[in-house]
Amino acid sequence: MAITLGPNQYGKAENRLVRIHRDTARHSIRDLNVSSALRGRFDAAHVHGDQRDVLPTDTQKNTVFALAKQVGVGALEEYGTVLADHFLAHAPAADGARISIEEYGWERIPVDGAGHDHSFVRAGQGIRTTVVDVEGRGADRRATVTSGIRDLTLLKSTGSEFAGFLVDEYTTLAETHDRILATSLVATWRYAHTDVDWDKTHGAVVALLLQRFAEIHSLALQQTLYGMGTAVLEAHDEIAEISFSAPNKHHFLVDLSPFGMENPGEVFVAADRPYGLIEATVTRD
Ligand SMILES: O=c1[nH]c(=O)c2[nH]c(=O)[nH]c2[nH]1
Repeated sequence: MAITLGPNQYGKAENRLVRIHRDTARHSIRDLNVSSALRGRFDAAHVHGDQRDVLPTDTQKNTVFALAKQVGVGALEEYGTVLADHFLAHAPAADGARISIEEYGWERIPVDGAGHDHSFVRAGQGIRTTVVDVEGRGADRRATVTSGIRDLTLLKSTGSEFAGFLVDEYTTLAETHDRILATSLVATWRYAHTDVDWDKTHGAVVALLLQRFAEIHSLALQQTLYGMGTAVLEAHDEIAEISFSAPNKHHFLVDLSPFGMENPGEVFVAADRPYGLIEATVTRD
């Protein structure tokens, strides 16, 4: 049986880039974690240790910072596309480039009712993500953009049930028609094309996810995710599919009867692990 090199890619992972835009006294800040990966005809490097086609990961790191200065950082998806196209232009052996970016948001510190010009506090509503993947060049160039959010921690204190489930000899779970539903959501959505107002769409999708989480009377986390995904696809033609990974962050009612107290859904212990992990993709036919 012949041995051959399988799929491979290489790049610099987790470049922590902080870009301050300071054209005026009112600064703005972008705080990113940028990873690059090139794939293509890099057999010689693997098989023979021949580096002539290899654009070093150190150069890729430098490029992340240099282009942040030269072109600035606009929408994550735009900046990712600039990087991917740059690497394909400069590494002839690469057939594809993948740029993964996370953004840690900052908000202006309110002082006397207005946001301060250059002092910020870390934003709490999840981490914005994108993966820009460019395959090919020229007429064969194909860009795929998948954006999302992670660590979006959500909780509803009622409006959630879990009952009617399959029971076998190991089932101990009691049915409930009133429980806490909580998750730390990861959502990623793939765009059908790249003619998109990235920041506006991202904001609208996150707002819709939050709204539907709040509105849906949940019969299970699975049904809530499907409802959230359906709302996004119905409202956004530019999105082809959306995927979720949602830990079910269990909250267990504490038994206060030893202390002579009732506990009608008021005192819970937030369990750490294990947790249910519900994953689903909602797509178009
Ligand atoms: O929303 C839920 N989905 C499940 O599949 C499940 N399983 C479980 O024990 N609790 C829950 N909750």
